Amino acid sequence: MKLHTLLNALPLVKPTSENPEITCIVNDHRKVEQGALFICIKGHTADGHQFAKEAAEQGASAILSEKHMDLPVPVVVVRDTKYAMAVLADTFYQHPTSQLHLVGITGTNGKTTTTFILDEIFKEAGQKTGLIGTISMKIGDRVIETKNTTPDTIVLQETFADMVSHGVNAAVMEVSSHALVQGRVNGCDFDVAVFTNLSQDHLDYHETMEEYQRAKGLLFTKLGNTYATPKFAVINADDPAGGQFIADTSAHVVTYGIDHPADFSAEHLKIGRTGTTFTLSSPEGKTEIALKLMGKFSVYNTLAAIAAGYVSGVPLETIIRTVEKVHGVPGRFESVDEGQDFSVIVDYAHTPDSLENVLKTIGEFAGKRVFAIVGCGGDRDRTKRPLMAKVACDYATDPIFTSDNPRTEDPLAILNDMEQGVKGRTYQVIPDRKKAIVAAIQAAHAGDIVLIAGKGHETYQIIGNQVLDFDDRQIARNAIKEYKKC
Ligand SMILES: CC(=O)N[C@H]1[C@@H](OP(=O)(O)OP(=O)(O)OC[C@H]2O[C@@H](n3ccc(=O)[nH]c3=O)[C@H](O)[C@@H]2O)O[C@H](CO)[C@@H](O)[C@@H]1O[C@H](C)C(=O)N[C@@H](C)C(=O)N[C@H](CCC(=O)O)C(=O)O
Ligand SMILES: Nc1ncnc2c1ncn2[C@@H]1O[C@H](COP(=O)(O)OP(=O)(O)OP(=O)(O)O)[C@@H](O)[C@H]1O
Ligand SMILES: N[C@H](CCC[C@H](N)C(=O)O)C(=O)O
Ligand SMILES: [Mg+2]
Repeated sequence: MKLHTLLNALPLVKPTSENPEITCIVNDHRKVEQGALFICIKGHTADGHQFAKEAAEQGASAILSEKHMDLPVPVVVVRDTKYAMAVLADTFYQHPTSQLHLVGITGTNGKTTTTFILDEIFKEAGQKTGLIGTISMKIGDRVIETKNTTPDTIVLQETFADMVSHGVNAAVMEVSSHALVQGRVNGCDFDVAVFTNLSQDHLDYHETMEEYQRAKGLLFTKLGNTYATPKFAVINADDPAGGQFIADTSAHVVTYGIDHPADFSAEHLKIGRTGTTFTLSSPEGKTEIALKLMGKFSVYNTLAAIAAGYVSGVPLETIIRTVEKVHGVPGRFESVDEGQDFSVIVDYAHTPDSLENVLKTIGEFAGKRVFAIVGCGGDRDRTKRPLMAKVACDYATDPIFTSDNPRTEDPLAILNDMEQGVKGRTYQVIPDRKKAIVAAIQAAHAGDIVLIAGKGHETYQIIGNQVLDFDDRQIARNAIKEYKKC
């Protein structure tokens, strides 16, 4: 595509005298190829403007910048390169999201789970699907690794274009609050936006809950509505933040809930050892549902997926058939079963609210002791640490505090932050995560439950800047075989 054709998408930008062919657009100078447009982004740790000269030397045909620079290639100056990047990526990849039915899911907990359920619903309805989120991206059956829950604008638009060229018609994605603030999803034409819930996390980044809520709300304020293509906001009626998002959107609002009246609601919940049953009330009446998923929080995720599937035009009968089949998501309430006489559950709970939900669910069927192995990530919200420790002590008989991904922080300092929330309570501290898992498995007896929280599907542990192989499920499996002779 010619540079001038691309720049037409930014009406206030002065055309350059040269008009080179642009072969790709990149914001990382290490990815520059011959003919690239290099976009300089001021980030949290680096300033892309510093790499503009190197990008030009490596073959970039043009530079998009927030300041004038004397370089041998055309330099296009704009006020906000992040904003321009979203517009240009959408243009370069020929507006892929306008050709997809796109559902964006935001909220503190439940995004990955809800995207998985909805993806299954679309597949059951005969659609070819795309999925973008924490675990990976998928185009049909092809799996692509990701660094972020919501990738940056260029990766996103490139992925959507890949989806379109491979015949995908329905795409579901997780939209993180970081992505919303950083404009990673500007340029995405969402048809449905879903809100799961809001509770404390990421205060290292957003600083206050008000700012965190405002960030989540951007998905709904930006959800335009036109007569020709109606947009839907699917909102959790039980979450106090839901009302604000309803007030701020111009889309059609559809609600779901358990404790408050809603368009899609659940009553008569029964939580068992192998699943959850409830009565669904929907615009089509009442239906009995039997899920293989565990707990009240799973009912919320299921209701969100049911409502989003319904407003997307999938028949309710197809939706119900799907949700009853869903087995679960990797690393979410995942059972490690080597035939031992106690339960081991690996779960991705890494916030106070998610930990409480999971431990409450376990409490519904726990027999004797509940071991909760809990740690908190380094270089992330410190204020959630004492709260998570308190939740572990409130709901588990045997809380064991350990390391999650300490990243660049001292693991003992993180544990110390956790301990501030549980003065005078009974717990163990075992900083080495493998030793903590082994200790719980050695101590567990028939009927007990061992919850290993925080890392779920992750197959690594980040200590300092090193990413080491580590999989809670594998460690647990080995420990069961070694110490319980299964
Ligand atoms: C704090 C944060 O959100 N950072 C994100 C941000 O990176 P950044 O602003 O630090 O970028 P930077 O490293 O300063 O670089 C600035 C620019 O210089 C360029 N550069 C940089 C170095 C170089 O040698 N050459 C070069 O060209 C970079 O490509 C970039 O364009 O923009 C990047 C691209 O979008 C993200 O990958 C990165 O996520 C980091 C890795 C991260 O850990 N983010 C977490 C907190 C996050 O976003 N999490 C949410 C999920 C949260 C949840 O809901 O649980 C997520 O969506 O993943
Ligand atoms: N609706 C929910 N409400 C509260 N907790 C939940 C809910 N759904 C899942 N959880 C808990 O949160 C954990 C993470 O779930 P999931 O991965 O679906 O959330 P997420 O929003 O994608 O998280 P992340 O922000 O890390 O991407 C689960 O392992 C479970 O413990
Ligand atoms: N998306 C979350 C994942 C946290 C997972 C947990 N294992 C940790 O490392 O804190 C985050 O980046 O905050
Ligand atoms: Mg997720």
